[in-house]
Amino acid sequence: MVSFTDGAQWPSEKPRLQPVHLTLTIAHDITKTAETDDLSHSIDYSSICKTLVDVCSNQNYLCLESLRDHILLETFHRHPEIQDVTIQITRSRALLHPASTQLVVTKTREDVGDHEYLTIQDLECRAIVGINQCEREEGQLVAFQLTLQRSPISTVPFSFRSLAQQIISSVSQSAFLTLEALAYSVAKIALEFSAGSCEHVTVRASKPSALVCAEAAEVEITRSLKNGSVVLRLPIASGPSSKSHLTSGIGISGASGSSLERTPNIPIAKRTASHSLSEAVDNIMATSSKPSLGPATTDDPIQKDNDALSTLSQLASDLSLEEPSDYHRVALAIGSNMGDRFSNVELALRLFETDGIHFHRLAEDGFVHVINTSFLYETEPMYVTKQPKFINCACIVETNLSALQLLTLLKRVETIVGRVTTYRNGPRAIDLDILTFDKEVIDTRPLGERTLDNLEGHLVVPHPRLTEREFVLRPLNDMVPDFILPNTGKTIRELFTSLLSTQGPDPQVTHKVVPFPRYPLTRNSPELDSFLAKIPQVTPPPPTATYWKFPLCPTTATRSQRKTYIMGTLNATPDSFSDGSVNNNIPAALSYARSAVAGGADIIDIGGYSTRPGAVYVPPEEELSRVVPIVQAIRTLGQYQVADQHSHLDISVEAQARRVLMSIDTFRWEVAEEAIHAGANCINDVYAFSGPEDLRGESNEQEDHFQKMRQVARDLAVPVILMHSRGEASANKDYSAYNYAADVTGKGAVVEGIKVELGRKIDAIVRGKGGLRRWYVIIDPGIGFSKTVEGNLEVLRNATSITDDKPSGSTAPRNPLAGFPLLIGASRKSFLGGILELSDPAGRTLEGAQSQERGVGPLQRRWLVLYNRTLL
Ligand SMILES: Nc1ncnc2c1ncn2[C@@H]1O[C@H](COP(=O)(O)OP(=O)(O)OP(=O)(O)O)[C@@H](O)[C@H]1O
Ligand SMILES: Nc1nc2c(c(=O)[nH]1)N=C(CO)CN2
Repeated sequence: MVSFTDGAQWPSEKPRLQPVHLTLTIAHDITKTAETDDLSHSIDYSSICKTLVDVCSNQNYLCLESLRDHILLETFHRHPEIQDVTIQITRSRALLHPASTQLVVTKTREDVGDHEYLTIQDLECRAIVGINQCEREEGQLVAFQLTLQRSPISTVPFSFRSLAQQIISSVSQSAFLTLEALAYSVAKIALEFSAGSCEHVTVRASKPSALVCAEAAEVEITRSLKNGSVVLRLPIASGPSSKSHLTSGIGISGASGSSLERTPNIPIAKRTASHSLSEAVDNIMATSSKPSLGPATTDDPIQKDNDALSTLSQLASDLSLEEPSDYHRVALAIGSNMGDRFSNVELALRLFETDGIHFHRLAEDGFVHVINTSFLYETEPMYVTKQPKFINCACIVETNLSALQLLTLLKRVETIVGRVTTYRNGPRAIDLDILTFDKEVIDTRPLGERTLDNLEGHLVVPHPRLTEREFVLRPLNDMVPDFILPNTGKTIRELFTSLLSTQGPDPQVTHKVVPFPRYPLTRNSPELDSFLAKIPQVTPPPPTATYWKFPLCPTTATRSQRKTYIMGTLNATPDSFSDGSVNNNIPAALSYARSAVAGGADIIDIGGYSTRPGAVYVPPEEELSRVVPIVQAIRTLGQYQVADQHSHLDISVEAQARRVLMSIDTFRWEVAEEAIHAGANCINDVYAFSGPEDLRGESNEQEDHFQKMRQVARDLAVPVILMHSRGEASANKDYSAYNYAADVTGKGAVVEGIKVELGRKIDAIVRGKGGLRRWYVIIDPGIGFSKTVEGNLEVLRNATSITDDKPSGSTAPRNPLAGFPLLIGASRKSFLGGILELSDPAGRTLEGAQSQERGVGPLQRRWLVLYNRTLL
């Protein structure tokens, strides 16, 4: 016990006795004693012990430094045999928060000793550190061990207490994502605190609660005032206590006093300076017209840093990068809550997909290809809640741009689309964020300055707020649920599920949405038009007419939240099965349109080529001449009529009919294109872009047809209804062999068959370069097509499962139709005629079948149900 006058755990004026642990290590040649077994040649440790006890008990000490000096003085004075000694003085219970403070010095009789080590052990406090949601929300205990190297040895008391207080105050306000950054910031504080006397500090930071199967996650860094070299050591300690291992590495066990040098130093990153994004971009522009790819052969310090940091993260998270390739896979988040949100999203995608002018000076042969898209969501604003709702989605792109080049491109695109600076998290025409970049971890912020408030002008990947944002995780989960997010070890699905589980029971705030464009085209704003005229490769996206909203959880949504959109069918054919030859002239079609909207139709489907079994071939010109005039007539309905108060027409119905959505029921791209330019807003294709049978023999022809259909839909930015059928729709045959997993009763095979067969087509349509945005696809199981009566009923009874996601935890492959809105077209079809024993199609309604309880289950619990109902 030693009496100190600088207080114990609490500061005090009065001297207080407190426990001190002393270790003396004496370098001495023991050969003679060993050979002769004569103590006179060696050191009598009992007498040294007595010296130490005397020193400790004889007087009060101001601080560790004065105790050190007395011990050295008395040891050399009373024991002339000692030439070289290392003293370790540990004051346990010295301060309120750390377990102990410690001073270690090595001195010979002659010299004064050139440096000493000052250590604070097990300084504990709470902090937000880590990337998991609960770590960010709840914070956790973190522990530090700091060892400062003071040179030369000083008699000035080192204020361990003030340094500990500064660290606690800073750490408790920090919110780093990584332990590395936290340790680095603590090192900085310590060096600044002791400026002038200490040149090096080693900080070991640990999260004792972070891992289940290990005592702690730890990193250790050594930092000096001259450079910021970072040393990573045992990034994640598993198995036996890492603490004791590390402590023995640092504690004094030898006489040289250089034990710190013995810690394994693995230089990971050398930071020469911090760089802002603009510097980095200038750098790229000034030095390279080619993207920097592959390993760090470049002299670009940012690139080196990034490479080094990603190496760091690789070690820490045990993730290995895939084989190097000449392009990157990147997930991007897109959001918009100002102007025409849908058109903004589409324009942004088109701009960064277009090689050419805006790549100028960024990368000569740069490309960005969108290869997958999520669904589209309308979301409540997060952070700043008083602003318009957002439209959010995500996409996967392939690019040969580097991450910083891509960020620069995204910023340019944001400007072109019309983003202007508002306040933080405020409204914006477009927001484009890089979510992930291959499996890399990138952070261009200087170590020690890696807070969430310090993003401007930097790049942080994975996006630092990714895991807290439902509006980002949900769309990512649409595309890559099994991707393991770097640094977390968790899949997107797991992160998403865990975020949802912390958010309380209000799934109704977000909706899946399907936008419908407005045709015929009108002009954009003059500014946008004149800008886009300079980029001839970019076709401006159409303005939005309206959008449909679907609850995310149809099984829990209330009836009012679960709006069913109604489709009326208008067959402009002489031979359609339900209304052929009734509506194939303009006056009849207009009168149908009026009555359909008055009866609640949300969309009218117009077809000029019957899919009736045995229907005759219709040439394209004939099909065009049947549908286009009708589309035009509906779009201009009442436009040139003078409102006549004596007219029997209800003007509002007239105006409604003029604005009603129209889908064009065709498998031909020429017909789709012309009908849409005339005013239709949607394509309804019973062949799902694979064309009728006569195309199927020629594989090139079928491929060309597919490409053309997809391109027209994509360029015109229209929703498409894609139906399941087999073979020639008009032959409507092949009921055979749905050889898919059925249950023991033989049921389920038809639904499974639809998933597989239509799923294959949808995948080809949505994925890959040139793919249609996922949010434009509505799927139709094709009731009455290639299915038996029992098969049709099975589809109706199990319609929900057609678009179900696989249950979480299941290892089955994902349903390729998961999450798509669903169209059910059952009315007037012959299988209903069979059930209802009605030969007149007009009486064959789904409601009729349901009311007769003929095995048609209730259809309310859907993402979407569209009754293909004739409303007349
Ligand atoms: N992964 C990233 N993707 C996009 N920007 C990033 C990323 N990491 C850092 N940044 C930086 O963030 C800064 C702010 O970006 P932006 O203006 O898009 O912020 P915000 O929209 O207010 O918030 P957020 O990006 O979190 O949605 C940019 O200057 C950019 O340099
Ligand atoms: N729902 C939603 N909220 C936000 C969004 C966003 O895209 N969607 N973007 C923000 C800033 O980037 C702030 N808040």
